[in-house]
Order: sequence, then structure tokens, then C-alpha cells
Amino acid sequence: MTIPSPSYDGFTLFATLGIIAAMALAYLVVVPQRIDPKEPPMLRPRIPFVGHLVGLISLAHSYHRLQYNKYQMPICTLPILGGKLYVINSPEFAQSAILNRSLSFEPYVTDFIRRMTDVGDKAMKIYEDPAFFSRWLKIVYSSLTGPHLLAVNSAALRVVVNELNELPVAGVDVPDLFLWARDLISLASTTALFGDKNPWKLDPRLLDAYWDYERDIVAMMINIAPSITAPKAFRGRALMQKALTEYLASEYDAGSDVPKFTRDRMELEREFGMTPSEMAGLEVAVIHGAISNTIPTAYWMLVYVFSNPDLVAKLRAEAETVVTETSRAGPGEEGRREVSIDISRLEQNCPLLFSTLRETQRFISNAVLNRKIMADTTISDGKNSYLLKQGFDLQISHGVTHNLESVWGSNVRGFDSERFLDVAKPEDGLAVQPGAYTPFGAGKHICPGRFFASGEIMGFMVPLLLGFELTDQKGGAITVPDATIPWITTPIAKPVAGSNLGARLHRRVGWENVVWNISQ
Ligand code: HEM
Repeated sequence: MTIPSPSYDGFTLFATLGIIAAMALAYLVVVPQRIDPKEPPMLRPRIPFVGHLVGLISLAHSYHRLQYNKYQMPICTLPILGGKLYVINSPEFAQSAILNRSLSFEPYVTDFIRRMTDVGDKAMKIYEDPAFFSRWLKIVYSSLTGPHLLAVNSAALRVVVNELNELPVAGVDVPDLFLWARDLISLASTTALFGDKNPWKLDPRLLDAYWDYERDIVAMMINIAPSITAPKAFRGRALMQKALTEYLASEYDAGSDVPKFTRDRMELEREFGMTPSEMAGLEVAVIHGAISNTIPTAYWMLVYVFSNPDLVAKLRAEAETVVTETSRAGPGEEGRREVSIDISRLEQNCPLLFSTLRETQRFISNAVLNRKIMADTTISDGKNSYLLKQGFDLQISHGVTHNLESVWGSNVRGFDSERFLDVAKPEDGLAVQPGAYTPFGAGKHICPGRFFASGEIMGFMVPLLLGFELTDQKGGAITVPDATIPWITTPIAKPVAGSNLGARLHRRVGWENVVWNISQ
């Protein structure tokens, strides 16, 4: 995979650079640059003080890959302004860091909520109260597994198949496949989380509202007059918060169609005195977690699969094993068939589909895991040990570890859908060499939504594979488009806008009159 060129919105980038330059100047005056010999070796920038900062701003996480390819340092300290950033590029150091309880992801989540949402100080205090937070996190981690997981995945995929059932038999031209997948899966995910009264279902403007918000995430994070520096994102957030406030004020979250993941959190938030508007503010952050990565992952999987006719044929054979014909045509419905998908059998029956998803994630997750050093800590790769100092930031670059030839072999730069077939069944996202493969993070902070996202993406592929032909607009195989460089806050790239994103979706011969169902 080549490192793509940047495609930032000019105004946002200009504003970001201006603000960072001002902060840099202030910081330079007060904080001198220094490093302890026990800390990871220093990687000096070409341009003193700001070189790494400029690199990170212009290339985001690809910068770590560029530096690694040049200097091959398994761990290093980047001096930035008067401070420093530790960077890990090796699975061994990554694993040592992941297992260390003094390194935490929590401060970033809290900071994200404070800057990116409009929850207000009172609700923020509740969120940071350990009595609230420990229970909130427990719900998040326990309610997207087992039967609860099956319920959310079924609800999401019901939305997907209902949309597919509506497509005309002759097929449709899709002007932009990314937008098509984006809107369909955004609707599916939000309906799975909020039930039938999902605000995104009732007001389709919220789809653009979320993606406007996501697009200007850096300006929102900087949080200086966001209504001026990121007006679309600011309006988008307000629209989402208003719609969610109405939903919560009506207590639609108590409905039996709403999953435990949402119901129990809302109940807890009310118990601690949050108002519907405060709960809605917090929920915007949860929605961001739930869809910002799922959608680009699903999109890239779609194009990697449908750009390869041999892979499509193999995946179709697997997908056949998770569907059952449930009813035949009645009088006047010649040719109509009802076909149900059993998503509980997906992982077991479709190893190649699962392997393709995992390879898609290896290929496209070009980012970092962030950890704050909560106390002076030593980490080791078994040969060397280094001190990480309290208060500084650490980035574990899976953009590097996902691309190491020493881990993945000589075909590391190619997309190999069978790469994960022979790997022992992964537990909690950890397979192959520990620390080498972390698209969902790892350790204490591993993504609680990983099974939901994987099930949703694999389930989304099944009716598309079996029931449809997805081609470019001339009827040939889909071409994989170039990828943008994602912002430093976003791990997964999007396709370059305006590149060849058009597609044609039409029903397969023999599957013209199928009505799709989800069996659970
Ligand atoms: C393909 C889709 C997804 C990807 C690639 C992804 C990736 C990640 C990553 C890398 C982390 C940080 C983990 C770490 O630093 O060790 C994370 C955390 C998190 N994710 Fe996901 N995620 C996805 C989908 C979801 C979904 C669907 C939800 C919820 C429904 C979700 C909710 C969360 C939450 C709440 C956290 C914070 C966990 C904590 O604070 O300990 N994610 N995710």
C-alpha cells in the first residue's frame, strides 16, 4: 500500500496550523527540551523543535511509517516543541505496553468527550465520578456480547436487508459507493442502538449531520470558537444533540426494541441526575465510536472483495451455508422466494469471509493506539528496557506493526484474503504475534464494539454476495480507489472524493425475486 497524498480542507488545515503555531511559540518559551538516558532513544527531527509536529500534521499516522522505514527504530522518543512523544513500532514493545496498567487510554476518551461534545460541566463531573464511570464502562463492555450482541447485529442487518429488498430487480446505478455504504450502515448501526424510534431513521438529515461533524473533527477538538472554525460540524452536532434530546425526553430508550447497551446506560445516566440534553451530548460521542470506523472498514472490505471475482466466487460458496430458504411463492407471486440469513453461524461457517475482514483491517488501519503514562513505567521487549515518564503520551503504531515483513512475510504489501485462515481462532483481537495486530486496540481498553462491528460488516456482505452483482458502472470488476490520509484523530482512510467511486448494483440471475430476512 502506498502512502497517499493529503486531502485536507484548506480552511481547517490553515486554522489548525495557525493555532498550533501559536501554542508552539508559547510552549517553546516556557519548557526546555530534555531527555533521560533511560528513556527510549531520541529521534531528532530535521527541523528542530517542530519537524515531527509538521510531519504528524501533514502525514498524520503515516509519518510513523515513514520514520520507521528510514530509521528502523523499534521504540523512540520524538522531541516535539518542548515536550516529547514516545512511539512504539515493534510488536514486543507494543505487547509490553498493552499489558501495563500504568498506561491508560481513559484520559483521551475523557478529553474527547469534553472537547467534542456539548455535555457541559455538570454532566462531565458525573461522567468523571468513579462511582458512575465504573458502572457505565461495565455496561459498555458487558452488553455487546452473547445474546445481546446477536440482538444488535440482527437489528442492524434487518435494516440492511430491508433496504436491499427495496432495490428494483433491474438494479441501480450507485454514483458514489462510499456514500451508499456510509448511509446504509449509519442507518443500520443507529437503528440497532436506538430501536424503531431511532432519530437517524426519523430525520435523514442527521446522516449528513454526523459526517459533517466527523469531517471537521480536528477543528472541533481544538475547540476554539468551533461555530466559526468548523460551522458545519458545529451545526451537525447541534442537530444530532437536539434530535437525541427529544428521543430521550420521550423515554423511547426504554422500549423493548432498544438494546441493553443503550437502555442500561440511559437508566444509569438518569439515576445520576443527567438531563436528556446532557445524555444526548454524551451519546454523540458514543455514536462517533460506533460508526466512524465501522463504515470505512465495511466500505474497503466491499471494494477489496468485489474487485476480485475469484474471491467473490469463494465467498459466495461460504455464504450459501448461512442462508435458508424459508418460504416459497404464494399464488400470484411467481418466482418469489424468502431467504433467511443465520448470522449466529457467520464466524464458524465463513472462515474466508472472516479472514478477509481481518486482512482488510490489517491493510487499512494505518493508525496508533494512544496511551497516557500515568506513572513512571519501564517497558521491555525482552532484550532492552526503557523508562516512560509520567505525564507524557505514547503512541503504539499499528500502521507500522501491521506492515512488518518480519511478522507478515514477504507478501506483506499485498492484500491476501487467506492470510488469517491458518491462524488459530483469535481471542479478543489478538492473534498471530502478540502486539502485532491491533485494529481494535488491545488489553484493558480493547474496543467493546468489536464483535458488533465485525458481525455487522460480515452480515452486510452476505446478501450482497449471494443476491447481487456489484460491478463498476460498465459492468467490470470494481476498482479499488486511492485512499485519503485520515486526520490524526481518525484511524481509517476514506476513498479520495471524485475518484472512480461509481458502481452498479443489480440482482444476480436466479436471485431476482428474493426477499431477504434475518432469522434471529
Ligand atoms: C471497525 C470498527 C471499529 C474499530 C476499528 C474500532 C477501533 C477501536 C479502537 C482502536 C479503540 C481503542 C482501543 C485501545 O486503545 O486499545 C476503540 C475503543 C472503543 N470503541 Fe471501537 N472500534 C470499532 C467499532 C466500535 C463500535 C461499533 C462501538 C460501539 C458500539 C465502539 C465503541 C468503542 C468504545 C466505547 C471504545 C472505548 C473503550 C475504552 O474506553 O476502554 N467501537 N475502538
